[in-house]
Amino acid sequence: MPKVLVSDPIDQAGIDILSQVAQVDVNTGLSAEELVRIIPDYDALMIRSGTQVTKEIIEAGNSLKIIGRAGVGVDNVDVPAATRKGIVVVNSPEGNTIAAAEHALAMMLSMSRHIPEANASVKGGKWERNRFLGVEVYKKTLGIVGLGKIGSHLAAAAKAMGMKLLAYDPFISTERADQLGCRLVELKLLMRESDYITLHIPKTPETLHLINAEVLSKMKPTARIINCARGGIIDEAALAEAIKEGQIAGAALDVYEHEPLQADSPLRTVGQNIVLTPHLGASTAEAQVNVAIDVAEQIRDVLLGLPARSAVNIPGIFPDSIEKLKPYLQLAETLGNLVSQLAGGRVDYLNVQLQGELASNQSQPVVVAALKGLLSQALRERVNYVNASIEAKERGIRVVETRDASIRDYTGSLHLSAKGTLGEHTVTGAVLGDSEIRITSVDDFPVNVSPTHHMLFTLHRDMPGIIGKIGSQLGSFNVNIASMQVGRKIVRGDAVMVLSLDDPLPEGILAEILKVPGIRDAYTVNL
Ligand SMILES: NC(=O)c1ccc[n+]([C@@H]2O[C@H](COP(=O)([O-])OP(=O)(O)OC[C@H]3O[C@@H](n4cnc5c(N)ncnc54)[C@H](O)[C@@H]3O)[C@@H](O)[C@H]2O)c1
Ligand SMILES: O=C(O)[C@H](O)COP(=O)(O)O
Repeated sequence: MPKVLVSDPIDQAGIDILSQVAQVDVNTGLSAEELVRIIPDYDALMIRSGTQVTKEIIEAGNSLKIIGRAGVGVDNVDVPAATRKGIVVVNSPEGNTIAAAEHALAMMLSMSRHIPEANASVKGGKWERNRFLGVEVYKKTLGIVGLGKIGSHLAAAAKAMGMKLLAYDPFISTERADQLGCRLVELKLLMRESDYITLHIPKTPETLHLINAEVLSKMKPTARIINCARGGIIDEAALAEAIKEGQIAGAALDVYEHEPLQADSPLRTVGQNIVLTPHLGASTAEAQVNVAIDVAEQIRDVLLGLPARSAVNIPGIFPDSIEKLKPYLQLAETLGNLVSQLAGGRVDYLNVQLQGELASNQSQPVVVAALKGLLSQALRERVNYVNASIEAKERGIRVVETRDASIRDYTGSLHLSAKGTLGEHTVTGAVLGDSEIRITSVDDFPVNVSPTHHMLFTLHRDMPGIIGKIGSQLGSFNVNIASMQVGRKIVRGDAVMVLSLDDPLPEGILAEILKVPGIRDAYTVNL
């Protein structure tokens, strides 16, 4: 049974799903050294933001297949190191969207009405009605930095409260911003005109200290800033200074450059114009169930050999299309494996053509699956959806993707052509019904066979007696034929024969088959 390590607190709903397929060890609060020591025992690691998954941990994880982040941000995972090692990194892109947006809203309102200090004051035995004069958000301008999932949800809520909306997000269209009732502007203008600024962007090298002393100096003295995205996007020392100096009215932060927030952080001494929460954006009962289920299901699927729906390091896989694509990924992998064996291993060129309805789909995951199949003879289980493209690039395999929607022999089909040491070969396949995979042509000869573990392919002259001779050759080596099919373009021209076998072909049989008059080529294939 595979083993999963859960190193941050995760809702029981996730543990229950994992327990169906794996031994689950919940072990939170581990140091980096302890993790490096125990990680070799595990096939999967499930985390939240508390565990820093460093290169050292990844390199020690020799059995690790997947790292599941029960939340959005994967900045605590060394994703390039995981990719290099072929480890899938998945997250839950939407499970805590509402929770984070509502937390930003709560921060804005509690800052505006001094809720934290007023609460502390009453609990401290006082009744200071004059001390806590607040401000309204109605008709104020909210500047949203990052109009993605959380930013968009917040926009709708803020609009309903009568706020005017500005947004800065270089990666979204004006139409999308318009739909959300936001005026898309440059960061400088947003900083200058907003009464509230809320950050909903990822932490990247570009966004590190995006909000620095210079940017803060553009804000109105009455303006307030909220960060429920990631620590480090605001320069904390500059922010503390700006509030202390009265340059801006206040801030509300949920996330910090170093978590837990350091005891000597300048933010701790700002006083009443700052509201600080300990990274609680995703901490709602609902969000924790959502993210735990979302990520546990993906870990379960990967451990069962299936693709994950929200992998951050598998190119081009989007959750909404993965279900539809799943059988085609399996087809691409099978055809990739088959064509690599026909082409003779060291392949230096692969053409992947998406045909029929498949042509309108995203091609990247299908190409990755084909490469995984293509490289599986050489790399076995070391190649997977994560590192297949890198491995192919390193081997100098030229990959070309083409589409032809006009080919409609099947609803959707896939045509692979590869050039290797045995020359150029092509295979086509289709998915019948929901998931039945068929090989529908080999070197452009039409066939209709299900791929099986052991197969024999021949190219021969279409003439009487040849099938019988192959049958008796196999019989003399005690190989049982499960099914046999011949594909030809013209009568008595060239033809291919595809045999599914119950047993692997013994050494030496291929040489005997090649001696049969009329046989031009023969290939053993193991899928
Ligand atoms: N506090 C918490 O507990 C909590 C909870 C959930 C998410 N988060 C964090 O919130 C952030 C946003 O999450 P999301 O789900 O909305 O992500 P998202 O990917 O849906 O949206 C992010 C948006 O930021 C934009 N963006 C990227 N770089 C930018 C830049 N340099 N300038 C301006 N815009 C930029 C993108 O175009 C995108 O629209 C993430 O950092 C996530 O980790 C925090
Ligand atoms: O990126 C996220 O999903 C949030 O920061 C939540 O982090 P958490 O799972 O550690 O609460």
